[in-house]
Amino acid sequence: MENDYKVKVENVTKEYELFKTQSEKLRSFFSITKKQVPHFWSLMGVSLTVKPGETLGLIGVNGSGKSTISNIISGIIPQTTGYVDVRGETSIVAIHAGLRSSLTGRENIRLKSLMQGLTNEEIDELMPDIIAFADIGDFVDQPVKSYSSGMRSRLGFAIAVHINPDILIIDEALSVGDDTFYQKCVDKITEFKQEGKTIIFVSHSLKQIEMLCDKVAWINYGELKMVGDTKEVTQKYREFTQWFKKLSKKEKHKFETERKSVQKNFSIKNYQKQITEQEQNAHPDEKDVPAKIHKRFYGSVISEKMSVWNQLLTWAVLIVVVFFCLVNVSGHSVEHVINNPSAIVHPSHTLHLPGKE
Ligand SMILES: Nc1ncnc2c1ncn2[C@@H]1O[C@H](COP(=O)(O)OP(=O)(O)OP(=O)(O)O)[C@@H](O)[C@H]1O
Repeated sequence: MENDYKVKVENVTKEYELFKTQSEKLRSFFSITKKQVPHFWSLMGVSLTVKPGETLGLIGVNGSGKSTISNIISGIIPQTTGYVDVRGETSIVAIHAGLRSSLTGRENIRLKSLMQGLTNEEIDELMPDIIAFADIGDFVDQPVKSYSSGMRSRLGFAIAVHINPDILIIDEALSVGDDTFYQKCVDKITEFKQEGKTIIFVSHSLKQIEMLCDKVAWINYGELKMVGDTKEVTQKYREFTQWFKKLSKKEKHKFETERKSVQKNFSIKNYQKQITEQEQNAHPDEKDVPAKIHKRFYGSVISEKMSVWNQLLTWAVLIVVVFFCLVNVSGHSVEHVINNPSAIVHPSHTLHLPGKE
């Protein structure tokens, strides 16, 4: 059934603006003119479906967009355009995500569990199991910033599996643990699979992917290259990496430069046109599947491209605030300043400076 899914990602794109400094970012925020900021498309229209109880593997070379898509599905970052439907609670285990460095392991357990909707009583009950699974000894009461990457991964994994999510997303988190912990994680993932949970598993280890995944998606430089049977996709991916390894340094450089240029020059307008054409040419049976591009603007706009209207509104609010500040300093009434604008620079009171009497 087309509607029987846990995760649906349709035509998803993600654009990053590559600001060099914080001030450049701030200037762009207030700029009304559309000054060209260097940008990069991490995802150029990816569509995926994960069915209930399925384990989907995500593979691809470094920087191809696997973490970007995992973070979008788990709600850590928003997509730039596209449709994402996630049916259930997600929990992500990633090496560099999800734990607060300044908090201790124990505090992180409480915080993440509360964020996932557990009550304090439920957390108290789960705490010993999570600590036992993480097996990080006295470090559980130390700030996470003092942890090794393996310890972070242990704690992250222990929290994620114990809060019982509907959808578990594991982004490369098994690669930094030792063998004992790795086996413990594999056992837990297998248990999750048997319980019919949905899993998204990101890894560079094709052995792990082949062992755990029912289906694999190969993300290639921001695009979905192939999705389907685990053996088939991993085989094609192996052939690609072997082919790539055989290239000379010059050929590799040329290949990567061309790929980067595609990701830099991707145009959402052209993509939309392409999708519309595909929709129009689709077989009548497939036409009920919407392939729209939904443009969204988000609360945290500082890192996202603002619409001109948003920017005009920001400027309007700023002007009103400055006006009221000046009126306040001038000591006149608002009505008086509106009727006599020049009064704003002529305070109603005299300043008495020391020594000037
Ligand atoms: N916050 C960001 N700002 C700018 N570019 C970013 C940001 N996050 C990711 N990128 C870029 O997006 C691209 C995809 O990154 P992503 O981490 O999703 O790749 P990946 O496939 O998970 O890579 P890896 O296998 O190395 O973990 C990369 O080129 C990366 O540099």
